[in-house]
Formats: sequence, structure tokens, C-alpha cells
Amino acid sequence: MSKVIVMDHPLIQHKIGWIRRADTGSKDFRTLISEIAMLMCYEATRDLELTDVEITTPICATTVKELKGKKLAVVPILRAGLGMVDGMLAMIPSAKVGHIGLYRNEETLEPVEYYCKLPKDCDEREVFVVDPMLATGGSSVAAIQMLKDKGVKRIHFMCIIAAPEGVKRMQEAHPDVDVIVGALDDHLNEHGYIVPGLGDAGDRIFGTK
Ligand SMILES: O=c1ccn([C@@H]2O[C@H](COP(=O)(O)O)[C@@H](O)[C@H]2O)c(=O)[nH]1
Ligand SMILES: O=P(O)(O)OP(=O)(O)O
Ligand SMILES: [Mg+2]
Repeated sequence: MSKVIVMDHPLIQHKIGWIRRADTGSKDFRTLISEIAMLMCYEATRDLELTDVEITTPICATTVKELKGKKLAVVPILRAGLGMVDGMLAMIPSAKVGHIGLYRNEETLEPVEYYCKLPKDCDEREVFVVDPMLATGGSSVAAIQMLKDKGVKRIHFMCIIAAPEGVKRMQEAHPDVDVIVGALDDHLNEHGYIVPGLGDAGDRIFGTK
């Protein structure tokens, strides 16, 4: 069974409080999503392995630590996941970025795939899939399956707000994928929105509603 890590850092919790407010506008919403992603990335990468490297400072030769040969990739689920990319790259600037386009059919809530472009060597990378919202889990389960079908083995999923229903579905479908969550909410409503949630993350980031 995969790990579910709920971030309890006060800065993350404070900023999540602001994105939930209905009167937070797109500009602030975007900034906050990016900042939360950056803080979550910092916490989520704490287990990355390090290796010793010999270097020379202006004073003498010494041994320093460096990330151990692992190459990383960030894969946002479009559109809402795009809002988290800048924050992730601020922490891991050498990561490659893939894109998976999925939207939810409003009636069935099933994900519909419309785009997939991944780094060529994605299967050699440790991949962080990002989407601010994990609701029914349909989108993230499908996105992770698309990565696995392309041979990706080391996958983490990061979301800002999750519903228990989505976490359960992810753990059942992908028990090998850790789920990193900013806040675990109460339930889904009859339209598949997270309660209390924040509404539609894509629309709030891009000002489309
Ligand atoms: O409260 C919500 C719920 C969902 N979204 C958007 O939908 C998908 C995730 O939904 P799944 O049911 O888990 O497939 C996510 O990409 C969000 O863009 C939302 O914005 N707000
Ligand atoms: O998952 P959806 O349907 O909300 O898509 P988008 O992220 O484009 O709003
Ligand atoms: Mg949306």
C-alpha cells in the first residue's frame, strides 16, 4: 500500500486557507498555487538520495553532497496542474517537464484524454505528477497509467487538496505511488467537487468562469 503524506507545514496550511476563499482572485490564486507547490516540493523531495562529490572551494579541496544521479521530471495534468509547475521548477530547476491533457466529462466524471507529450527519457526519470485537486481520482489514476504504459517506474503524485474518495481510488489503482497531499478534505458533492474544496482549480487559475 502506498504512503499518503499530508503536509502539516504552517505556511502550506496558511496559503491553502487563502486559495479556498471564494473572493481570492485569479492573480493571487495563481501566485499562491505556485508558492504552495514550491513548499510541497521542498518537503516531498526530502528522501531523494545524495552522493559525495569531491570539489575545490577557493580555499581547499573538500567533499560535498549532490543529488544522486537521479533525473527528475514534473508532469502536470492540464490545465490545473500547470499552475504548480513554476513552483516545482523553482526547487528542481533541472527537471524536465511533460504534459498530460485530461478533462473530466461533466456528467460521467470520467477523464477524457486530449494531449500527452513527455520527455524522451521519461522512463529513466523519477516523475512527480501534479494536479491541485484529487477528487474522484479518475484523472490522476489515468495519468499515472499513461506514464506506466510508457515504462515510467518511479512515480509520485502531488496534489494540494484531496478527497478521501480520490485517495482510496489512487491507492487501490496504484499502490506503488506515494500520494503527497496539502490538505485532506471531507467528501465529494453530487457534482464531483471536493467539499469544502476551492471550486474548479483550472477555472480559478485561468479566470475562465
Ligand atoms: O473540486 C474539484 C474537483 C475536481 N477538479 C478538477 O478535476 C480534476 C480532478 O478530478 P477527478 O475526479 O479526481 O478526476 C482535476 O484535474 C481538477 O482540474 C477541480 O478543479 N475541483
Ligand atoms: O479536470 P477539469 O475538467 O476541471 O479540467 P481543467 O483542469 O482543464 O479545468
Ligand atoms: Mg477544471
